[in-house]
Amino acid sequence: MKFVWTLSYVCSFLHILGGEIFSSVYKLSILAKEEGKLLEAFKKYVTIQNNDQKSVSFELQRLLNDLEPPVSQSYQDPKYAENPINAYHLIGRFVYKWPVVFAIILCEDCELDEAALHLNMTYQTVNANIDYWPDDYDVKATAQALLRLRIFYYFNIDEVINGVLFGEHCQPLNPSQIIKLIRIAADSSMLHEARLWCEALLRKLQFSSHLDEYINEAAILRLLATIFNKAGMVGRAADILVPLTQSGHSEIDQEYEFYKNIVNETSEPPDIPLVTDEYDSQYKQLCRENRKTPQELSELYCYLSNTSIPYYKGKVEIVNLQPVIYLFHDVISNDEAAYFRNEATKKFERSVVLGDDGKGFKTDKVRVSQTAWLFDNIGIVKRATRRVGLLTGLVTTSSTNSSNAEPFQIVNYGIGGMYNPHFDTLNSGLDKARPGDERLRSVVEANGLPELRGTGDRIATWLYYLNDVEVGGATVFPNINTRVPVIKGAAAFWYNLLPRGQTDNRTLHAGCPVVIGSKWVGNKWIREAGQMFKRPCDIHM
Ligand SMILES: O=C(O)CCC(=O)C(=O)O
Ligand SMILES: [Fe+2]
Repeated sequence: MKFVWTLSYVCSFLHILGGEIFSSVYKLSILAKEEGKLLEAFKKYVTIQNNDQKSVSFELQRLLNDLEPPVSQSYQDPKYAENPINAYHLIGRFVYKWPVVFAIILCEDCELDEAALHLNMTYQTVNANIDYWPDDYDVKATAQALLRLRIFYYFNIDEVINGVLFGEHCQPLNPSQIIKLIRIAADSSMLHEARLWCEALLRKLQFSSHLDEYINEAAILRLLATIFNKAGMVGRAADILVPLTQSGHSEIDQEYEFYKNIVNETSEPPDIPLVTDEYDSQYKQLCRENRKTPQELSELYCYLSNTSIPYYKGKVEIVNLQPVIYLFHDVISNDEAAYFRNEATKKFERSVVLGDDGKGFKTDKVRVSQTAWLFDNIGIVKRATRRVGLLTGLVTTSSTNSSNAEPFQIVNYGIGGMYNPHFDTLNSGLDKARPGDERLRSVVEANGLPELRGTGDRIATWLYYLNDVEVGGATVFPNINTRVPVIKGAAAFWYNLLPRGQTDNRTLHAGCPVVIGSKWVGNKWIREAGQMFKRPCDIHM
């Protein structure tokens, strides 16, 4: 037991240091790969025990039977962790299954034979390779991400339970995982979602032989009743229990009487409200589909743009007219994108947003991803920066004294990872109590980028798409009904500031939740300083 205690202690300590798995699909893929090593070592242990005619406990054998099929699948499929349902399984195994295996085999008072020592060594290696062992926090965050994905994309819960998400196969969810999801939904004020999952589980149980002491129809109906009770629908909670009281479930009588006694029909809401106000509906709709009319679409166009190098042209697609949102195609090669992604993984940190008081930064559920800054001191990065300058006509040079653009900010999104609607400008007026200068200073100081001092606000954004995403993850502009799809090798570009220097409110934008895939982007924020010839100030505009 000491082992398990130590493990969870280490996990919670790392948490304070900011460790977490769910906020990067890349990190999850590492976890999936490393899990294969654990399985091999575990199998080897069991084989040696059997060969030596030592007994293997029933519990260990059961754990091996449970772990072998999914881990073999996960290990062989490099895209396994890119599906959020698989990710929920994967994290669950690391939190609930592997610690039990280790606790049994590596228990403190046990004598460790060679096979156990080998397993221990593998555990140490894996632990070092994954940086951080997932914990309950990751399970909860992953469950919340799944719930959020349903709120955004309305996937079919029955299909997901049976292992199909948007037509893609994944591991089916078992009743205890669904119950966990329901409890987390109910505790996270997502009562409508809790109810839907509960009802889906009831449907599932009708066709399943899975009945145990804890997960059966009566238990789920009781859970459903608590959800209605929580939503203030006590009468409905009592009604749900009626069939149980009539079929001899006397243990439910007390609960039933409790609900019955507090029923107040007049003040009961008619139904559980949807989780609507948390996300702007235009944002959600755009995440699902392009919403421009055929007429609006017919006004959009493409062209080859000139640059200061005569033979170098940009392939430009205009995805919105006013303000212009550009999509440049084929502006980063596969090798360059791979280099960016790989370099970034060496310096990942959980993405942050500006703090409420305008000072400093904080992590927040509105931005679920990992971030790294790449500087122009690397040739390949410098060339990409120069290309941004060529294609946009803006000055993107950087030096140790003063830079016209920020270094690349590389982002890998997590499970259901997204970035809620925001402005990229620092003086965005979102925080009226504090002058924007405070924000500018925060960015400079928190990122250790003194060369950006005095270079003004983020006049424009260049957003590289560093790989394709299977489902979800579009960049959307809710105020101008615009959706930019993720296309590997392309980059979105727009001006954040009006010529008079204020934030253009039309540029409010968001990274939609990623459903399936690992989304990587590279931001290049271009500063006001030095752009007077390409984008002169105009106090009237
Ligand atoms: O990921 C996206 O599509 C948008 C990212 C973004 O807006 C940002 O990082 O500021
Ligand atoms: Fe942004």
